Amino acid sequence: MELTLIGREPRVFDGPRLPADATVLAELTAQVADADLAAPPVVLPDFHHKSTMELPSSVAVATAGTIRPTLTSASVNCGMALLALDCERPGVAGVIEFYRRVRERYPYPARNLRELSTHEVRRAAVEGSYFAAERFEVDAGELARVEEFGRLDLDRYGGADRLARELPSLAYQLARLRFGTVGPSNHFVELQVVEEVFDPRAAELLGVRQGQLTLQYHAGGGVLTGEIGALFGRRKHYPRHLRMAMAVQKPLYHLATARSYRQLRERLALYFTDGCPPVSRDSEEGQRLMLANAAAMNYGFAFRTATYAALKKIAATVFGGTGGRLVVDSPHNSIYEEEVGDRTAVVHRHNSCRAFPAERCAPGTVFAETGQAVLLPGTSRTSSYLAVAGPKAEASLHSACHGAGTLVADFAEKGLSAEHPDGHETLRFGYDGAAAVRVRHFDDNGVNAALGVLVDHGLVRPVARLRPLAVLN
Ligand SMILES: Nc1nc2c(ncn2[C@@H]2O[C@H](COP(=O)(O)O)[C@@H](O)[C@H]2O)c(=O)[nH]1
Ligand SMILES: [Mn+2]
Repeated sequence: MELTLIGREPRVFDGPRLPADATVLAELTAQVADADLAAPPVVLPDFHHKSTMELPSSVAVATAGTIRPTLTSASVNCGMALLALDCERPGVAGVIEFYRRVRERYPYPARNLRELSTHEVRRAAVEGSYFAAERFEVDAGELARVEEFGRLDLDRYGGADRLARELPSLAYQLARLRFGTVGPSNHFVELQVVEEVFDPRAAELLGVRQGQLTLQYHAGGGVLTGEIGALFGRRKHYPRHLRMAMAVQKPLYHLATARSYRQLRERLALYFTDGCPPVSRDSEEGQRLMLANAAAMNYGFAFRTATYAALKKIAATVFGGTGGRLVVDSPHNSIYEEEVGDRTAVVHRHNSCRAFPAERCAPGTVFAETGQAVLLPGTSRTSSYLAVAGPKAEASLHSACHGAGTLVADFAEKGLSAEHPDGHETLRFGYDGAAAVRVRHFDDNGVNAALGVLVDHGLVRPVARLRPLAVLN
């Protein structure tokens, strides 16, 4: 048997003005010390460690034969999307009305309204975005812009019937709530204008042009993704309501369905002790975990397709036009089986998005010409970028960072960034209904530094720069 030795040292994409933090690098290295790596772990710009997460952000890790849920968020399929609008730039009154309607549709705190029936939750878990497109009237052709067309095939992992037999009905009941909700803090709904186009051909293919209005949003995968994450181990982020739900769901899911004493003991050891141990991909438990992961991913895809439908409808009503077209929707917390080198590996991305080159995208789609579209947001006070996968994306396990928020803050703190000299402003809305406030923009030094690293290494090619006009967060 040929043995390939894989380096354990992370492959770090950083730069002199944005060096990856040595302490956080040491944490990452320690965390993957015993992992069956299929390639060196990848560290991207905006590398930092959030206290509620096991793994630092802006990371991709490929393992050869195990699934390691802690190498991504406990709730998979948090993601971002970009919508290209086809209307004139609205006045302030239009913007205020737009966000009033968004808050009305998706208030925060969310209503305890059942958005879906249990049958529909099952469909979302099995059919992903295809279910949501039918239910919320989105042209199925638009799903070519959603990663994996918004649906992972459950049949590879035991099928929908197995999921229906095993997942407790309480999981479906809770997942009827809050479907499509965006919410505040790092989640946002931002109106932008395309200020600069770098790659006119890619921009045209993607449906974006100079001066155009765009809408970018960041939303989680929803209740079912959190429940499934919690079923497979104890995670750092384990709020009380989830603990209460898990007290019932975990024994039903893992123990009541066990078919032998051996299986019962194995599941007790895997899912009822501290932490969240790795699971062998080729084992019965690995198959079951991949099935649950695919269902969670599908529900998350459906969730953001529902958000897309709602935002598009509101934009059409308030601004006129059709409400626009989807440019891209991609998760930044995911577990996929992908080709790495010459074998299939389990690729875990944590707060990093996939950047597949044209040849890995589905034939006949726009991404098969441009490469997968990649979003690199700055903040609501800086530009954000639309890019596509670059010629050397393989070097980063086909991954790019999902944002540059901490870099923008670091640059401002270190005096490497200052207020924008042209006096640009964003109209910022909150969920409390208070009057919006105007906030001054920074220069783009922070987000440009992140983009520069990705571009210099050939991981992405920039397509357009987007300046925020207004945001709800
Ligand atoms: N354009 C905007 N980008 C934003 C906003 N708030 C956050 N962000 C970016 O998103 C990423 C992801 O956030 P995270 O907390 O999940 O890491 C962050 O790094 C920022 O780049 C916003 O209002 N507008
Ligand atoms: Mn996210």
